[in-house]
Amino acid sequence: MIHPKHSYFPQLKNDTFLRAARGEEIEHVPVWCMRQAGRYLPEFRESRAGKDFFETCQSPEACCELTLQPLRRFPFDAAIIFSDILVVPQAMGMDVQMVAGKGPTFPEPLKEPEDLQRLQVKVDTAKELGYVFRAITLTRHKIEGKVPLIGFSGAPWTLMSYMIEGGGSNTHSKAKRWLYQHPEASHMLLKMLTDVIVEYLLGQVAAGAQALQVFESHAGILGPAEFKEFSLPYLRDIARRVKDKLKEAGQDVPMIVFAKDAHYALEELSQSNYEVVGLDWTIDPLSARERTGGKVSLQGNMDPCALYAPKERISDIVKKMLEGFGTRGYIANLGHGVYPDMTPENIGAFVEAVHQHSKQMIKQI
Ligand SMILES: Cc1c2[nH]c(c1CCC(=O)O)Cc1[nH]c(c(CCC(=O)O)c1C)Cc1[nH]c(c(CCC(=O)O)c1C)Cc1[nH]c(c(C)c1CCC(=O)O)C2
Repeated sequence: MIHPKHSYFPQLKNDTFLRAARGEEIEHVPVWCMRQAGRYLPEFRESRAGKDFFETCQSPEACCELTLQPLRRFPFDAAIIFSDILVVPQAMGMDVQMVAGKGPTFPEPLKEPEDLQRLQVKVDTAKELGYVFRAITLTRHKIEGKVPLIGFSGAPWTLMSYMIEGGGSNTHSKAKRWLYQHPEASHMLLKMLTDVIVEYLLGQVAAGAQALQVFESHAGILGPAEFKEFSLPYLRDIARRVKDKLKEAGQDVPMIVFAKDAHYALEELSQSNYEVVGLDWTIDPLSARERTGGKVSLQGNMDPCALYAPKERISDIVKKMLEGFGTRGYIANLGHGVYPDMTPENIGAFVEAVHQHSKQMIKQI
């Protein structure tokens, strides 16, 4: 059912991505790329030039333009709103800056459990993150129903690790120290994040997001036992609570969980209330299908570095990937984001290969 508030949005012309998420019949396998709006596009670099990253995130017009740029070049089957996972720690009162050449940086990361007192417990998402909602509504109009618009959030463990590490890290040992030394405070922080994320995702749907992806980018730094204790319950809780609330409003929005390098938890992830499980490139497509037993749709998982290959090779790799996953209940994507030094033309070759090979395969069924 269309939410009354949404009825004025332009009608969706290509719902292939939404149908694949639900395991329904499709004419071709849908494809989009994580970080499809990014520095590999000259027009992206031009729009972003000389501007602060988070100021750009706070401008609905800029987010809309950056989200639409890749769609003007390539026939992607979905768009993801330009924003960042770190707007949530900002909304909870933390200072986060994007430092050129270094990446995201927290000048005052959380060091000890008493630092949790610095955080805003009850976040008014409409006030603190309203700019994301406005970006989504604007983009949903400007996309003119071409493809669905995906909203997203970072998952609690990934956000917690940034808030404690203060930026990128190889070992994540500061954040992991909390799990072993301060398990109670860790759960308290994860719970606080979960509450904000649930509100944030619901706000995105109310604003016009047609699907949601939750990024657990730092899953791989945890082992199976730690993942089961500190990540999985919160991922499940998020999907359950978002879905229950949407159901009350007569809405149903597919949700994707992308837990990078969590190959050890594939079975659990396929039973965690998400319609789609996103995969990185370390998982073999066929074995992913077997291990998830047809319970969910799958998304992924070409090694982004395969985009450095010549176009014919990209086409062969895509064909094998499609044969491994099969065409039903499948959304083609990379196993992680596009890198800044990649050639736009090769992204185009990837998209075209997915469409061409999958059309062929579906015809032969
Ligand atoms: C871990 C993480 C972050 N941000 C995000 C994640 C989860 C996904 C993942 O695992 O990569 C999520 C994210 N960040 C961005 C998007 C936009 C949508 C899209 O995928 O196109 C999404 C979905 C834009 C962005 N977020 C960022 C960029 C590049 C910087 C820029 O535009 O100036 C973009 C396009 C910056 C960013 N933001 C973050 C990092 C590590 C960086 C890179 C810093 C660097 O390389 O210098 C944190």
